Amino acid sequence: MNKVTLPFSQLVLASNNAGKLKELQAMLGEHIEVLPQSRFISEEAEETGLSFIENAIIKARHASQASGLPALADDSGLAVDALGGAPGIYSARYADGQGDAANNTKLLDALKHVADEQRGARFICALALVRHADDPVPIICEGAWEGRILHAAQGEHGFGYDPLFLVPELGVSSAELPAEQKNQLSHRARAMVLLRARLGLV
Ligand SMILES: O=c1nc[nH]c2c1ncn2[C@H]1C[C@H](O)[C@@H](COP(=O)(O)OP(=O)(O)OP(=O)(O)O)O1
Ligand SMILES: [Mg+2]
Repeated sequence: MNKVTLPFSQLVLASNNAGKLKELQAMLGEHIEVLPQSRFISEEAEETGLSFIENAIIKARHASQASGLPALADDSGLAVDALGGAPGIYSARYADGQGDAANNTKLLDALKHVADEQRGARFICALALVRHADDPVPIICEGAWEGRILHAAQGEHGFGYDPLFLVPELGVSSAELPAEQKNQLSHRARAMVLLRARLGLV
């Protein structure tokens, strides 16, 4: 539906994160054919930027270069108030590349002595869409999701820091939300609403 309004019919998703790919696919799949970048490349782009936006652009260009197709990248992370916004753009690498479980353990440890009211945090998502590898005008959309860091993991859905992210209005972690509900509320969902509008998709 609505594919006619787009100048392209296929889009490469510039991510190797299975959780993200699933969410992005669910948010875009009805509008356009989305292909994971693993169809074209195995190596990851080096995320050398100092902002989510810069890293998203780097990843999108890398996937577009490898595929010859338009590419959409998502650079995202968790900014924790009590840690001055860390781990931020370094969220995936917080525990030196040991993965989600190690990242979560390190975060709980860093906040061990921090009281509830100081445990504010937000997920941030920057989406970058390039129509070709050298696109001088990438489309950038951002979204944020406010929450709090729990004292222990809760829930089995989602990925990354979801088990530690309390959604205050609902009183549950984002890993306790069914995928459909997270995909209505999340930082990624909010950025995607803006992207769909920019692309003329309903
Ligand atoms: O909805 C989310 N729920 C939980 N955790 C999340 C979410 N969104 C981002 N995150 C965390 C995961 C990772 O620690 C970092 C993203 O890092 P980021 O470099 O953007 O992604 P990545 O390296 O996992 O995959 P890729 O770069 O191939 O897209 O933030
Ligand atoms: Mg990454």
